[in-house]
Amino acid sequence: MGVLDKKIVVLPGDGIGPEVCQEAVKVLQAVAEKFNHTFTFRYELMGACAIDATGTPLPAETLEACEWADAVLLGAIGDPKYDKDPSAKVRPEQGLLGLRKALGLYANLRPVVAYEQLLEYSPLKPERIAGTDILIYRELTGGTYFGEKGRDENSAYDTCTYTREEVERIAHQAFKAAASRHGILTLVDKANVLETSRLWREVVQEVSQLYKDVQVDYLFVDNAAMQLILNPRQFDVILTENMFGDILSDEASVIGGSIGLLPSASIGDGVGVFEPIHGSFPQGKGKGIANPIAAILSAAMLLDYLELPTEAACVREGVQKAINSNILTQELNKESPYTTEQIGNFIAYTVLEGDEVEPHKSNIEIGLSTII
Ligand SMILES: NC(=O)c1ccc[n+]([C@@H]2O[C@H](COP(=O)([O-])OP(=O)(O)OC[C@H]3O[C@@H](n4cnc5c(N)ncnc54)[C@H](O)[C@@H]3O)[C@@H](O)[C@H]2O)c1
Ligand SMILES: CC(C)[C@H](C(=O)O)[C@@H](O)C(=O)O
Ligand SMILES: [Mg+2]
Repeated sequence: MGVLDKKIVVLPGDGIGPEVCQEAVKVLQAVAEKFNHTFTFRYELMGACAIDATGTPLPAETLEACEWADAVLLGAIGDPKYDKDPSAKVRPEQGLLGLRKALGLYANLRPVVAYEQLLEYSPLKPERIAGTDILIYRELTGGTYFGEKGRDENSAYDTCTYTREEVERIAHQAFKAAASRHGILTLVDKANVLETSRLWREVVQEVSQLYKDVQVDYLFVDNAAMQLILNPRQFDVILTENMFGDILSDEASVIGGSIGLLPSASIGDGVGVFEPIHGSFPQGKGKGIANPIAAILSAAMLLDYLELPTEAACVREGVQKAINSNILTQELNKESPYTTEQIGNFIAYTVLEGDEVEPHKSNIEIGLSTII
């Protein structure tokens, strides 16, 4: 164990992206120190900050750096300036979509869990959500996001296209994940209406023949949106296309109490990208209220990807300890005095010191001086 040299590109992005990324990097630095690894961090621009600096949301240098890296950590992109202007031709989101496409990141894994200690903070009834443990496999480089699109003065269109191969490759990954978990895979689609969904169903039925131990359920997306809230425990692995996965994962974040808890891993042909599922939360920028846990858990997924499972588990223990100790941001606990930075410090310090840490404010301050 120990003494690994890894190159990590950090794309902090916009809004709260830099704030949550800073805490995730701090935790990775604590991991490097504890386990004697060398992590080299290289920062690059993507999103609105990249448009401001270079005129393009995904500069060539950023993409080159990602291709050079062993893994990429991403904050979030997006700015109200563009959200408010539907006629903008250059947009921050093009950077993110361009990166996913260029690196061939076709599978986006979004785990959703209900932490026992946080049940009271979800708007849903604790008895409905307790024990929820879902892994969403969202297809990430196809569908409406990347289909032909266009408009004239009075009409517009976005087309949804999928090939058999695009469905097959993510289906295999999702079946393997289900086989290693609770053995249930739910395909979410709209096969009663959409031709692409019927292709998804056909291919998933074929692929399922190779995974006889996995039970396959089929659910229309409208019903799935309801079932997620009514009875989330029925789900193990959810497999779905790009846009349905985007929408359902934000919905599912309500189960855990906050979107600020949900990490993701984007995996495919090129280097893996690890990012929270939330956006740049512009209203939260600079206030110290952004929950850094989604970014820190994304860093844990990054460590798993680098085949460092002990290190990843150590980060998850740090997060669990913060949760157990009620060291939370205010979107969960309104009374909480803790800032984004203090939570990052506490988790980083816990990674370094293990069970020695007592959850008092003094420790959070000690964490600050030890790590920075
Ligand atoms: N992957 C990404 O980079 C990504 C993802 C989603 C949205 N976006 C972009 O982000 C911008 C804002 O979009 P939006 O407002 O629809 O979504 P958002 O996820 O940024 O915020 C929605 C709400 O979720 C909560 N929230 C989000 N992150 C949080 C955190 N870390 N801690 C606490 N609360 C948090 C806030 O209440 C916020 O109002 C847009 O420009 C959008 O395009 C980017
Ligand atoms: C910002 C946007 C392009 C992105 C998506 O829709 O994929 C985001 O919502 C996400 O979930 O990562
Ligand atoms: Mg989204």
